Amino acid sequence: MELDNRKEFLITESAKMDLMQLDTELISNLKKYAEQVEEKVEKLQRIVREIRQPLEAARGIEEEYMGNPLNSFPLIRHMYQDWKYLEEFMKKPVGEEQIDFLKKKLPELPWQADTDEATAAMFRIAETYGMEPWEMAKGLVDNVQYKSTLSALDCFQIAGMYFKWGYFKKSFEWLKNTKSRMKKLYSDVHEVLGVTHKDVALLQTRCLVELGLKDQAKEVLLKQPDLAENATDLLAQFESNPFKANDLSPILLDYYKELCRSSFAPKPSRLHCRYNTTTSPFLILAPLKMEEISLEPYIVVYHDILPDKDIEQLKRLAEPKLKPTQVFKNEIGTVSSGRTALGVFLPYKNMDPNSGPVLDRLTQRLRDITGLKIHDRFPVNIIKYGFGAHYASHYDYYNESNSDTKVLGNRIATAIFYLNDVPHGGATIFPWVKIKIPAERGKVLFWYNLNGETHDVEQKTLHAACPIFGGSKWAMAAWIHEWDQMFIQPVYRKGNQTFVE
Ligand SMILES: O=C(O)CCC(=O)C(=O)O
Ligand SMILES: [Fe+2]
Repeated sequence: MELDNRKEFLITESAKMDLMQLDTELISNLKKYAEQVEEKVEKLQRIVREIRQPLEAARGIEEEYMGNPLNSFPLIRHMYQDWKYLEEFMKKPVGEEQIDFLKKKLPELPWQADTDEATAAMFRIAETYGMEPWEMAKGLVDNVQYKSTLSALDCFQIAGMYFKWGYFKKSFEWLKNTKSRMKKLYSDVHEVLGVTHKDVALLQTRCLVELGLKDQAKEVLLKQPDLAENATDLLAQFESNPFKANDLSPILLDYYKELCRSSFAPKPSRLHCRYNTTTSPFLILAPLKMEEISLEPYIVVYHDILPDKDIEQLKRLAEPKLKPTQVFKNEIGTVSSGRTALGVFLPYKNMDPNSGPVLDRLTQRLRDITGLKIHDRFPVNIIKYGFGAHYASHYDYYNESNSDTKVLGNRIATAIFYLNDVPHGGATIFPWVKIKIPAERGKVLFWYNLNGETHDVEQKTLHAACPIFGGSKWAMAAWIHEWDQMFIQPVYRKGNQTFVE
C-alpha cells in the first residue's frame, strides 16, 4: 500500500480515536465469541450430566442393571444414536461470525511498520531523556510521573527491538522488566498473546551470550524448567551463531540529549526583554514583546504574536491536509526518519476562500517581526509532531545548490511559530550556543541562518526539536530566502559560493 494510505496512528487525533473505537468493537466481539463458546460448553456439561446418569445408577450392580430391558434397551439406543449426534455437535464450529468479523477488521489494524515506528519512538524517548527501562515501565519520563505503566508484552516488544539493534544490555534490562510483570495468574493470557517465560529466558540467554556472560546465561537456562535439560546444547548453539545485529536506531548525539533533558534549564538570558518598535512602522503603535536570546548568531523570541483565533484557524486549515513531512535532499523531497512529523504548506490549492484574512495577518506579522521583505501569501509549513516525534539536528540553510536555491537563493532566516503548549518535550534547541526554547503557544522564534553582512552560513544555527513525550506539538515554520531581500540587503558571499551560479 502507498504511504499516503497509511493511517498516522501516532500523530493524528482522529486515527488514534479510530483505533480506540476499533479496539472497543473488537473487545465486544471477543466477548460475544466467549459467550458463544460458553453456551456450547454449558450445553455440553448438561449433556454429560444427563447421559452419565444411567451409568451412575448401575455402579456396583452392573449385572443386575443390565438384566433389566428397561436399562439395556436405553443403553443400546443411546450408544447407537446419541454419539453420532454428539460427534456432529462437537464438530460444529463456534463463534464463526465473530471470527469473520475479526478477520474483516485485521487490515484496519496497525501494521508492523506502525509498531516498529512506535517502538522506535519509545527508544528515542528513553534514550533522549535518559530513562532506565524500569523507570519507563513504571511511567516515569524526564521527571514526569504518569499513571500509566507498561505491560509485560510492551516491555517484551521493546526488548526485542533493542536486541535487534544490538543493544544487548538494555534488551536484557527490558526482559527483566518483562519477567517481573508476568504474573502467574495471567500466564495463560501471556501464552495466547505470544510471550512465555520460555521466550523471555531464551532472549535473555542470547543477550548474555552476546555480552560474553556465559555463566549467567547458563544459569538463566537452568532456572527455566522447559529449557534446563537442553541448557548445554542451547548455549553451544547460541555461541556458535552470534547474532547479527542491524543497528537502525535513531542517532541521538550527546549534546542533543543533554539539552533536551529537564536537567538542562534554558539559561536565563543575560540579554534582555524589550518592546520592539523598530523593525516595522506599525510597531511604533503596537510594539512586540521581544526577548533577545543570542546575538551571534542572532536569535530572538517574540511573545503573544498571533491571536488565539488565528492560531486555531491556521491549525484547522492544516489538519485535513497533513502528510508525512519531507526533508529536502538532492532536489527531491524525501520522507526521513530525521524528522518524524506531519506537515503541510499554507496556502495550498483550493483553500477555503475565507482563509484570506488570516493568511494576510500572518504575512504582516512576519514582516513586523523580521523587518524583511515578505511577499503576499508567503508560504509557511505547519508541522504536527506526535508522540516520540522529533527533528534531528540540522541547518535550515542549504549547503548545496538545489531547485529551491536556484530560484530563491539560500534561506536567510527562519521563524518558528509555536501553535500550542506542548505538555512534555518538544523544545527547540541550539546545541552550539546551548540554547533551549520551550514550545509555548503564541511564541515565535526567529533567527538568521546567514551572517547579516557577508551572507556566509552561520554554523552555530544548528538546531533540533526534542522528542515529544506528552501530547503533541504544533509548529509553523517560515523560511525566508535571500533573493527576496535583494533590494534591502546587500549580498556579499565570501568563501561560500557553492550555489551562486
Ligand atoms: O519544531 C521545531 O522546534 C523546529 C522546526 C525546524 O527546525 C524546522 O522545521 O526547520
Ligand atoms: Fe529547522
